[in-house]
Amino acid sequence: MPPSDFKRVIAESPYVFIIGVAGDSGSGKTTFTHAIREIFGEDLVSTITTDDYHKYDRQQRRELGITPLAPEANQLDLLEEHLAELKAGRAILKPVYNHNTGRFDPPVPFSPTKILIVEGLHPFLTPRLRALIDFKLYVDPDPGVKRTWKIRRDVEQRGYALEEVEREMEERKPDFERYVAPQCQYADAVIRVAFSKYGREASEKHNIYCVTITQSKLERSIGDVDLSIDLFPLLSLSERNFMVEFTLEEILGRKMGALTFDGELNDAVVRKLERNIEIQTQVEPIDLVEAGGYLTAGEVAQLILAWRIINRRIFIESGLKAVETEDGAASGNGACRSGRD
Ligand SMILES: Nc1ncnc2c1ncn2[C@@H]1O[C@H](COP(=O)(O)OP(=O)(O)O)[C@@H](O)[C@H]1O
Ligand SMILES: O=C(COP(=O)(O)O)[C@H](O)[C@H](O)COP(=O)(O)O
Repeated sequence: MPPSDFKRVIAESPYVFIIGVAGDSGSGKTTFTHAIREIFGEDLVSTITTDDYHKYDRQQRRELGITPLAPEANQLDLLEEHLAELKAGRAILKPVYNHNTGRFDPPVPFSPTKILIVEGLHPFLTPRLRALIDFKLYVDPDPGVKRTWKIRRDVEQRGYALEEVEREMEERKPDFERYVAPQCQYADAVIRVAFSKYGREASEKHNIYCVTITQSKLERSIGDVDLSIDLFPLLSLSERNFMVEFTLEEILGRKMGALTFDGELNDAVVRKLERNIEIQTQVEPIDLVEAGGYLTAGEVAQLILAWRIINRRIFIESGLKAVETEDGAASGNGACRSGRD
């Protein structure tokens, strides 16, 4: 498949590709999801948050003494059914949880796009959910980063008092450890975020964090999808601090490659990667930064994950094509592939 066919192939294929993003509250799921939508184009990507599948509203949770992280506080069976419907290309009537009121709004009709992101506290909790999701990402900021992010967002955007957020964070810790954190073991990629090695001020004032992408090993690489980072501008044009490091890690018995960025990279360093993603997605310009500017480590991580997602989608397409050729018919949408790329 020539690279420029990617968007057309996705648009014409019946396959609904589901990306799952799991992590604790305030860990950057929504922020990352918006970035991926921007990279792939709003017309191709839609998002569902699993918060909409809470079983109880805020008042009921208080009365029952239950946190939203407990699986029994969520309608995971309905989420499974709805994801299966969407994967089969059918519309659903989606519940809506309103974070402003802490109550449910009336359900809304929701139709699948060819790339669907499902983000929330529990997207990988059940085997059926895991089977429906094609690419699984777990976001895992350091506790200090998560605390700063969560407090800022809940106080400034959700109208909570600081003490309320702090108390709730304490109350939620056991359920986080029990139900949310273990989902990390199912992820194809994990993003870890720490304060920058160039100082906490760099993080808090300039959004510069030390970001590590930990990925399961690729068993097959797709030739069309080229991950090029240019060493010349890296070595000669940069006037700001940056760091790139690669290490091998063993996480829960799985061999993972850990790629860490910190600081800011000159845009020329990742220009080829940006162009490659533009050709693949036909979304252009992928302008995370103006010419001559700098990308933060987090933005570079977003680009690399977009590249990994494209790689996975093309891998699935090549599998669908093979089945089509063997059977003389399309394999259809409901087919969930269990093989990893
Ligand atoms: N990559 C990031 N860089 C800088 N700040 C971030 C990043 N991701 C999240 N944040 C901050 O954390 C807050 C919570 O992030 P959000 O994406 O809403 O988390 P979640 O959806 O996991 O609850 C955001 O409002 C933002 O201030
Ligand atoms: O843990 C979360 C997940 O949301 P997010 O990941 O977006 O923070 C929220 O606390 C619940 O959804 C309840 O919402 P609320 O606390 O508003 O009642």
